[in-house]
Amino acid sequence: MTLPHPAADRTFQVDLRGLVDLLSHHLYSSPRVYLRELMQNAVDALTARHTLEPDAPTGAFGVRLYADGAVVRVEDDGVGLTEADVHSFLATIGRSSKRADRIAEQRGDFIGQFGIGLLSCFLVADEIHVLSRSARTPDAPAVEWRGRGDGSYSVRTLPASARPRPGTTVTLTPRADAGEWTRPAQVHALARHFGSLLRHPLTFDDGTAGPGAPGTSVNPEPAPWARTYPTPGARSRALAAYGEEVFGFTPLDTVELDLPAVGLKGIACVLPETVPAGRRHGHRVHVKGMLLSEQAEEILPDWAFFVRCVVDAESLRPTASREALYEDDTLAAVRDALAEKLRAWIARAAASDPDLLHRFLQAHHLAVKSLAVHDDEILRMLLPWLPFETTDGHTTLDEFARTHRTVLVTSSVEEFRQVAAIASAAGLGVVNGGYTYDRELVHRLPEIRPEATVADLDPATLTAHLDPVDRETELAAAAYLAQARDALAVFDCDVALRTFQPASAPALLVDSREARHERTRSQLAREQEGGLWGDILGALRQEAPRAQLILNQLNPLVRTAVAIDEPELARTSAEALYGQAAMLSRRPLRPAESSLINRSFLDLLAHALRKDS
Ligand SMILES: Nc1ncnc2c1ncn2[C@@H]1O[C@H](COP(=O)(O)OP(=O)(O)OP(=O)(O)O)[C@@H](O)[C@H]1O
Repeated sequence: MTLPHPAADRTFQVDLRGLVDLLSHHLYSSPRVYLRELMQNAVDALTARHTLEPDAPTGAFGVRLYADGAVVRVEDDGVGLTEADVHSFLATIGRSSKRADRIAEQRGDFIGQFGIGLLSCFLVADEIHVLSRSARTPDAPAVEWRGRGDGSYSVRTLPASARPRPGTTVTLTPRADAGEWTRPAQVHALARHFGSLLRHPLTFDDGTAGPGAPGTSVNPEPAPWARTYPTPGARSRALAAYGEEVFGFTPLDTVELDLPAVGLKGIACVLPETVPAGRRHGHRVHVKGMLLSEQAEEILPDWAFFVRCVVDAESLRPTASREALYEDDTLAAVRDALAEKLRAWIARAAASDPDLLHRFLQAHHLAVKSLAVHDDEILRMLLPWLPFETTDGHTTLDEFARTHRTVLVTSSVEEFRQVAAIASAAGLGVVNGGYTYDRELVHRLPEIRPEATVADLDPATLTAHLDPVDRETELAAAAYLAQARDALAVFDCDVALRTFQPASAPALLVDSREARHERTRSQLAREQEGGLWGDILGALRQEAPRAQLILNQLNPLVRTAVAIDEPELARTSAEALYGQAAMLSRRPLRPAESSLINRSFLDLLAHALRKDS
């Protein structure tokens, strides 16, 4: 009997071209990231070297970029690689020295960790050439590695003289189709873009100044928040100018951000103009100086869409694409802490800079209102200063509550339009609660101004301020009112006669939203007469609040109208008064109302012309 052969263990094969294709189409946003990855490896190598030689002065080790159109070279004075390191880290995809156990505790010191960044060089070149010398084993020879896009690589050692000092030089010979990303001017621009805040010396050389030339500094100055300034004013002007340079707008104010616990520094620029709701701007996030993302949204909560930030953090963790941040506890803590800073800025403006607060609210009151609804602290600080539409015009709640002991609030814009003139003539203070958040916010005023009373404005409150007419006038108008009721019965509208100010207003249509809603139901009930649904809706109809057309006895036109003895003309005038009052409310008219307005206008015109002829 023959035993089956045991299954042989095999090793996965990697199709490097397929992998690079995957990275370029799905991980990286543009081939330009190759330079960021190389700079980042160089920076990580410098970090490791400083750990190895803690006494070396800052700035002792640097990074030099070179691009002359034929090659792109990134040279660093970092920790370097031994031959074993080269096999282990450069030639093994997915393996990173920055994740090895012995330095696990230092993981946070490095930007890279996945062991794939180097592959991004294949986006612009077919071969990566690395020449390195380890600072850990100074006697080791220099080592040369050539990695090719087809997945093959070669390693050889060279005499120490090939690279007299520790460090690593990566050289790429760009493919013809990658010229856009590798020409000298572009490399210089990308170096500034990604590396302007790096803390190690970084230079660029395009080869024109000849061999050995020192190159131009890419980051000659520390980050603007890390510099010293003669006065606080000079500091804030410099930070604002930096914000303007980065974002292209003059910030309304610049908020300095500093969270020592996570090694984060930066600025938040307050946008000078309203941001359309729903539009979210990203923030610029640097990690250890290296620009990671220009569109990071995760570092601030949604409500903070009135600022754009530039931050540089020590301990945020980039994802493999580097263009986003890991949603971890540190990020959550950073988000909370930054939100706190913005709250503190708002509080300071509210307490001590009324002009700034005013300009801020002018641009962002909608954002602040949406924020105040869910945030008690913002509510407490800012509610008194927020602008509302009121019967005294556009004013702050604080101001309004000072002149009106009871603040009345409508539940719709139309209601406000209907009653504003009459309510203010009657001395009532009404706020338009029809806009998003407004009614809810006004109702919370007593939480911070306990002496203020807030109530919903219902039609009854207003009608209570309309004075009844005397019996005699009522009687004299009875016939007219009956005709008017009859004419307007189709709209479920009652008609009454009162006196109220202003005398110029002939009529008021009290027609709350609920009343209209009820009427739609009762109309439905009429249409569905007989069925169960009809019965239910019919029962509801019993309690349906009716609209009320209140004629103003003080108005000269109304006085003439109630004395009309021609029945047709009386009906038409009632319809015209209803139509005018409905139009004044600026609510959308129903088709029946539009045709009523049309008809009554033509009837009145015909009547006037007849009279004249
Ligand atoms: N300039 C350099 N100096 C020293 N070692 C380097 C350098 N560049 C690359 N290496 C070594 O090669 C390894 C792989 O680099 P690679 O950029 O692919 O990944 P990584 O930086 O570890 O992680 P990530 O994929 O997150 O960038 C690194 O972990 C490091 O050990």
